[in-house]
Amino acid sequence: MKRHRNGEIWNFESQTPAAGAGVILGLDGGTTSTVCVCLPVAMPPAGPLPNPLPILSRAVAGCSNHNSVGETAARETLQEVMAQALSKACSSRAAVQAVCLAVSGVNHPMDQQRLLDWLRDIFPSHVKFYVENDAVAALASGTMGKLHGCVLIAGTGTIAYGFTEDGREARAAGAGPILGDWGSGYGIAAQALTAVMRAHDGRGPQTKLTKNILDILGLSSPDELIGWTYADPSWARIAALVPVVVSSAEDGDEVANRILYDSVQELADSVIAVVRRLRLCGKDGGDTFPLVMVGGVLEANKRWDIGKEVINCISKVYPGADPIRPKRDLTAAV
Ligand SMILES: Nc1ncnc2c1ncn2[C@@H]1O[C@H](COP(=O)(O)OP(=O)(O)OP(=O)(O)O)[C@@H](O)[C@H]1O
Repeated sequence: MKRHRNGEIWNFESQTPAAGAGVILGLDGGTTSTVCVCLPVAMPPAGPLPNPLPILSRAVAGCSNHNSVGETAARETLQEVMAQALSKACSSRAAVQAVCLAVSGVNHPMDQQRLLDWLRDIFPSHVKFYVENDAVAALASGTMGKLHGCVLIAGTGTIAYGFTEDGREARAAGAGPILGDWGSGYGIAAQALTAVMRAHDGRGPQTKLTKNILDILGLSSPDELIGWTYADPSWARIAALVPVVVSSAEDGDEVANRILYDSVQELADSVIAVVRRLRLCGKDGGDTFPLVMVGGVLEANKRWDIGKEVINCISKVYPGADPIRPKRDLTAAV
């Protein structure tokens, strides 16, 4: 059955765009994975986004953070995932009207400009492009498109990003592990590995982290961790150890608990810094604002819920924080 909707012709039974119908590509690129969805151009012209979104197709690829894998590999991933999404939607590059790229690793106007230039090279000239840090898309996913409030991402990396109603923006953290992102998955895992080495040398207290981390990596001595880390120091590989830190803490290990509590404070401090700089809580600090919480590190576990602890910390300073945990991926249903 074909119907006219906002001037577009659609085959609603197959969800396939009719020949010549325009599409939009939306990408959410992280260090672990990159998701691309293909949407019809015929979206409501204003107001909140429809939920669920009328998605035509969804494709998943690996890391697209140029800081982790280099610019060439990151672009190959972006290109591959866009091609897959278009092919699944039975569409083509010629039908693309706009591309919204929200990727981690876009930290500077230069990063943005390089990606915009690249997109202009591979798409026709009429296509509209939006390139943002993935935090901007994460905020929008919790507020159904409205850029207002603060988002905290804690995955492999971490960043806090906020917008006021009148468009001012601020960020905190997100500078990478060497520059102090201790609340990130990488930061937590690196502290745990450090604690294991300190215990092994006699520089720090014994910890259950030693056995638990060695077991999960199939190693027999902390000395072998040296070769393991040098073999491939990629951030996501190190950060993947966070669940071991959580289970060790849940098992009563003091060292693991200390690492998690310190990380909670780090994450809360990032949000507090953004909210303070933007005065999101108004002059008297009492106004409410959306606080979108995204990322694997903020997932609830049996007894340890890093996200909940972070909210508790922030609420003590800003009781107006209104936590929103969007479904991990608004587009997962397709
Ligand atoms: N249940 C859990 N509790 C705590 N941490 C977890 C849990 N499950 C996964 N993680 C951690 O979450 C991180 C991955 O999260 P996510 O997939 O949101 O990040 P990413 O997209 O790779 O990173 P980024 O957003 O920084 O680019 C890993 O560090 C992983 O160890």
